Amino acid sequence: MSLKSRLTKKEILVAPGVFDGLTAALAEKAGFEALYLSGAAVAYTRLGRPDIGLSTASEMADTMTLIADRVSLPVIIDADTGFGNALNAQRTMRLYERAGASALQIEDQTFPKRCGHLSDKSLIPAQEMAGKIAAMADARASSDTLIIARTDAIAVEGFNAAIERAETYMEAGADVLFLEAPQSREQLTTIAGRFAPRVPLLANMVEGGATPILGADDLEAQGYSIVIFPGGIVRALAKTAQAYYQSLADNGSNKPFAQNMFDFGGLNEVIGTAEMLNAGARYDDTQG
Ligand SMILES: C[C@](O)(C(=O)O)[C@H](CC(=O)O)C(=O)O
Repeated sequence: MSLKSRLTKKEILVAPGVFDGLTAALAEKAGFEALYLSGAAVAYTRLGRPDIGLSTASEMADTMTLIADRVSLPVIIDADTGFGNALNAQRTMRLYERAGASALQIEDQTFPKRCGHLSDKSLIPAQEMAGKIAAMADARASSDTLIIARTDAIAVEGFNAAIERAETYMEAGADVLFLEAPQSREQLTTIAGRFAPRVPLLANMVEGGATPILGADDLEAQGYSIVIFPGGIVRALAKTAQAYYQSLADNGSNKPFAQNMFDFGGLNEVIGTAEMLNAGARYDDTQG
């Protein structure tokens, strides 16, 4: 089912963060209906750096291509600021759409952006952002590719200004609105009361970030259509990796950590090694 038609259902869509073929495959296996290719998760894992606008559009597109080759779920991709002005945003739209994205999320920060939950962000004028949204709508190959407009204004210009910006972005043609980093349950509820009846809304749950963590049921009851958990997988993996390396360094052996990891066969099962080898063998047979 396309992301666009999925959003016509009342049930909230839970999209976990992914950053490569493995995480995408694991999330698909867990039963999710859509994935969120997080810019933060790509910066954390590929660069080992914070989410401060260091990763490039090509790195994201490359990652998107690998994920689209591995799973068949719709993917929402983080397009950050679109990497420049309206014309850059158009290129980003075409690039990510060709790579297999079902939705692009674009935000109103200046370049280089920073994670919405860090301080000292700065914004482009609302009208410039509206122009980028319109430009992306003009550039998309399919009207099924959604534009998710994010405003980072709550932390910069205040809550009311963020609401005003979101109105402007909706009028400019955004398919989904994302007000980044509400600071309380009340703010989350006010946003939903104002927009949910008119346009699908996305909520962002960042563990330890500026927004209280609410469950999917709670957000659905408020009227949210999508909830993303973008960086959680990296926080979980990083904790395991840190413990694994420390244990190996301390012990000179993997044995003490064995109960916390897959063995060779276990991982092969997870990634479908036997199925792939069987498929390869079938094709070999047809040539014989
Ligand atoms: C949604 C987000 O843009 C992302 O890159 O996934 C980040 C999430 C994070 O830093 O964990 C954000 O700015 O909220």
